[in-house]
Amino acid sequence: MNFDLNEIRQQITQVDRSLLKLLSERHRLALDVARSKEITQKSLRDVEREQQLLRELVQFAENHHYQLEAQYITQIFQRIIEDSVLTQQVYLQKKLNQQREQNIHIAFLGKRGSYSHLAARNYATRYQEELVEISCDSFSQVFEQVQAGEADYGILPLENTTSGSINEVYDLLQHTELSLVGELAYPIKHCVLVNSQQNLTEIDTLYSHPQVIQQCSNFIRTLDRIHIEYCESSSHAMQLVASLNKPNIAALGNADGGNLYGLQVLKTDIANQQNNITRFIIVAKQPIVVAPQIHTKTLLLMTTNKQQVGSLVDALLVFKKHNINMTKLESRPIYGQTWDEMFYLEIDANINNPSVQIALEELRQYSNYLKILGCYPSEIVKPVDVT
Ligand SMILES: O=C(O)C(=O)C[C@]1(C(=O)O)C=C[C@@H](O)C=C1
Repeated sequence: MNFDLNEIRQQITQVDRSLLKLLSERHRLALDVARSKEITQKSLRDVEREQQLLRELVQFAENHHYQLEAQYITQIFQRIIEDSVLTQQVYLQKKLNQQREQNIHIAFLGKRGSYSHLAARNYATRYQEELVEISCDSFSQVFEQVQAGEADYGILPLENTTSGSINEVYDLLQHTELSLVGELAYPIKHCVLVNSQQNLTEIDTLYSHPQVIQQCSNFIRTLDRIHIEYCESSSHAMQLVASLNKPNIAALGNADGGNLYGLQVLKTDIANQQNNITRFIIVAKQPIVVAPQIHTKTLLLMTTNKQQVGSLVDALLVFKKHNINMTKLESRPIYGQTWDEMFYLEIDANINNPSVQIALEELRQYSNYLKILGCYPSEIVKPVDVT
């Protein structure tokens, strides 16, 4: 037995490198699968294959007395499969939409280090593009930058697992000519960020964006006599706190962003809900075509005939009749039309599918107004159930 820590660490490093090499090999095989499915048109996701694979791996580990928990094995391989599905999606989408840009200009809210900036970085990395950052002061400016052709894409938060829908973005979607071309789920991990290691009790003022304050309300309530300063974004808050450099102030933001401004983490994981995820949408001037093999979502904007009893129910029954799953229903007031409402419906459907087109035609009978805001690959890969 060898108990020399340095030597053990060297062995761990070697094992980790071997794991990386194997992961990269598997990643390459996912591309081969994508090429095969490009020809056969087979669906990217095969739930039965995934379940079989996961069960076999757990059994294999058990037979070989690897002493690894079934849940551990399942979680790791679910993450690997997620990468495989997203890799295949990117391959098919890039080919279908003939994306050739070397770099992509993405407009986002806030400065460097904002969650929107970090999500934009993720999106560019996923599509293997160089990101050119276009920082904006408001959500409407994000739309304007894309509309004006200054940015190829705009990235906007649409909903959060803790604070719900972001109404301002929904309202802006009512008036845009842009199309939704993608989505991205980004885990939000809020921290208290300060200039130097001080005590939490010394802090009397917190700077952040209203959404962040709302998402951390339980933690904030535990603080005595705290004053809140609302900022345009969490990155504005981080920059301000860094420049003011006072011991009694802190920003609520993310650790990576704080690092960019030289701030230190005083406390992590302060959000009300542990599983705090924001779903971002990506908008562009032109709609995209989504490969039929990909799990696709479509966002619709609709008003129903209020004079007709049960018109919304009738509209929704169209989806049931055509076996289309609805993933979200949101309503927002229509500006200038008291008590009238605009409905946002998100469905698991590709508008190029003829049966979906028939369903949408039928839907028109129950709506005064119907607009397709966009059809895009779902980038949220739900893990299969293996229980
Ligand atoms: O085997 C396939 O069809 C794949 O696409 C590969 C893979 C995997 O990575 O193992 C990924 C997605 C499918 O749902 C099943 C398995």
